[in-house]
Amino acid sequence: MDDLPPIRETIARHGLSASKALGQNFLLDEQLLNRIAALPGDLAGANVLEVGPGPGGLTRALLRAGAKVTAIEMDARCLPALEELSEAFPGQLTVIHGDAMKLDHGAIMGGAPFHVLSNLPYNVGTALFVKWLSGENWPPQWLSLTLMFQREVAERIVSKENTSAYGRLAVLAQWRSSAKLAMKVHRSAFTPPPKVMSAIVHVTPADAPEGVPARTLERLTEAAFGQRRKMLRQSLKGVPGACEALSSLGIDETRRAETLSVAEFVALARTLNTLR
Ligand SMILES: C[S@@+](CC[C@H](N)C(=O)[O-])C[C@H]1O[C@@H](n2cnc3c(N)ncnc32)[C@H](O)[C@@H]1O
Repeated sequence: MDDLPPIRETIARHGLSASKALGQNFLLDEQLLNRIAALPGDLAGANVLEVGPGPGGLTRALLRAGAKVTAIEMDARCLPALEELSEAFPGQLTVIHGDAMKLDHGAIMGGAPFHVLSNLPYNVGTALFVKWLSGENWPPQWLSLTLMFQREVAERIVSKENTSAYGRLAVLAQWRSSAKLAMKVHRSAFTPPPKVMSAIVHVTPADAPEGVPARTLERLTEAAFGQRRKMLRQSLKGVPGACEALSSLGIDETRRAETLSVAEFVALARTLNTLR
């Protein structure tokens, strides 16, 4: 076993006061961090991409679980603390100093399959989530996503139709993946505590439905939920063939986007594709 000091001590020794601008709220409870690192299953020998390791609380839990971790961190102040972790777990940790939004994650992971774990600021987390779930290549190179969000966003991701939380994020996360709320995390678990509660979402890829280009589905959900209070015949006006597709599927065009199940969105995208 390593003889690392508690993460709180590492933070104090490196003077890592949390930066508001970088959305930093650190997790210090090592038991909680071990539970988070266990969410994807056995990580011994597995490749893990961690985005935003900060002082390395989750990173050390992943390393202790035997993972081979590549960590992307934007804040240069955190690099010496991460370097110590690299020394404590020789050959297991690669640290990249940079903005995760601007990097090609597949290339960084050398084309090999990998799990993603991350506790990111809200805006960056959602943007990366959408990026990981988009695109025509499926199954993706990632094996699972284990991501911390503010609780309300996590609920949106796993929501079902006919609820106010249901929208683009739900359809994107569920049409060719399985998304579940894996753990609720109280705001007091963070230092400093954020204003809102958090939750961790765990996503694994599923089979992509046949004959449905991702771009068509993304375009449909953008249009439908862009005007979610409007009837589909109005909100989908700008999508050529959408009204025809609705009628050929027997979907009432006076319904609103939030009443359409993920399966209905998939059917709509498939029909639209065959009409072209
Ligand atoms: C909420 S803190 C979490 C830190 C640590 N993982 C933990 O759980 O205690 C988010 C971390 O993400 C980093 N970060 C923010 N935006 C980033 C980006 N675009 N690319 C890489 N890291 C980023 C911040 O510097 C910070 O260290």
